[in-house]
Amino acid sequence: MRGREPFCHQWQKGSLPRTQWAMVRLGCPLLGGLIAQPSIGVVPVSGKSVVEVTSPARLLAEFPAGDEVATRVATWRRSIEGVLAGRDDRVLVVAGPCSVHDVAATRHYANHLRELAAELDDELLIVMRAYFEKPRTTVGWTGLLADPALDDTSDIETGLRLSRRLLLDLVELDLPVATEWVSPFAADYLGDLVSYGAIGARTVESQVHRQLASALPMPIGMKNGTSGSLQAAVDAVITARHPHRFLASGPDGAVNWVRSSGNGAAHVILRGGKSGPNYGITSVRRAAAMLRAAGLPPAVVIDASHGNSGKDHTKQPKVVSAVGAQLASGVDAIRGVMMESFLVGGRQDIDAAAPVHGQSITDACLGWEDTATVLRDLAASVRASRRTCDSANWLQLA
Ligand SMILES: O=C[C@H](O)[C@H](O)COP(=O)(O)O
Ligand SMILES: C=C(OP(=O)(O)O)C(=O)O
Repeated sequence: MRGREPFCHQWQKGSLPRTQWAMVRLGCPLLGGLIAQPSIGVVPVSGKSVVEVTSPARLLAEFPAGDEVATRVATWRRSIEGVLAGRDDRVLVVAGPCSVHDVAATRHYANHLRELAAELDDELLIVMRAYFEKPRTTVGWTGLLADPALDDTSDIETGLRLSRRLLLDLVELDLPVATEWVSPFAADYLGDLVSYGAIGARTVESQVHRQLASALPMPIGMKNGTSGSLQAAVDAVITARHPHRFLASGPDGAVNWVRSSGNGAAHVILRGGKSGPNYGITSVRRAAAMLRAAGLPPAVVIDASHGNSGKDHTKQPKVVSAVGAQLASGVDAIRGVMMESFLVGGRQDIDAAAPVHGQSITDACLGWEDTATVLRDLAASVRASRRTCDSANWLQLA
């Protein structure tokens, strides 16, 4: 990564407080052991620098959401809830780049998606994936919000403004937006413009994220864990649907004691994992049975990327087509699909010498043409599922 300082460096005498230096030198088994990591050099036990950030209230005043925007977002949230609950027989589609790193390319993609969303509106409720924060397995670029210049300069003031401005543009373009909530503070800056949220596979067991979801005003999908554990997602849905009391920041940035009402539209997202994919009929039936046993609606969204495609973007069409086949055969538990898709298929490195416009710098994405084909085929499966449902009703009446 350009301009990145080495994460670990060898401490020199004089660069540590005197007591810590003495412990390193003497090999103190407790603190010295924590400080000294022979294979990667010596790192401090802890430490931080603090920079005050603009408050959510100030950012919202700078980029206000007018009544028209607020009404659109509220309507989309209700529509998504309707699809998840089965009141609307369309299928939810969350599609877009793995991460937003280039605002112009993201707008370009959004224009294409908007047209396709209008074309397939009878069958699919298409929501654009606009992820400003990236959870990492270990370390790596953490997204536009935290590091908009992609070079570890971490200009969060710019990141916040670019993220909010882009969200407003997408809503004004008439596209509902989905995002993953990674930092529990980000929702205060952006939440009013987001129609669908996800809690990722790496944070789904976190109490903080489950409580956050219980207070968020949009439907929240809980991913199964990276190991493939479905129980983690089911537990997260139970937790998020429940009211909680917890510490959280408020619009002015102060810490508040919050009482949440519970998120009645929390649901499970099957994303596969180390134990393999989980988009097939057996996995979907198993998930539906687990949800029923827990007293929850047997409804799931399937992520075609991540563990369900082994992060190989060329496998996403196969996953969506398998979902389409299940829908056409009358499987009722699948209410939505997620795809990682951008203008150009595949991925590139964050510091590519000749960056490709519209290609992901995080996970590989399906290119635009393939995305459009996959979604038109999915819409055809939704039409087929309606015919299956009609014939079943006739048979019952006969
Ligand atoms: O969707 C994105 C990635 O899968 C997620 O951020 C984890 O990425 P990493 O394993 O490369 O850190
Ligand atoms: C990180 C993501 O997914 P998961 O949590 O399933 O790995 C993502 O969708 O960007």
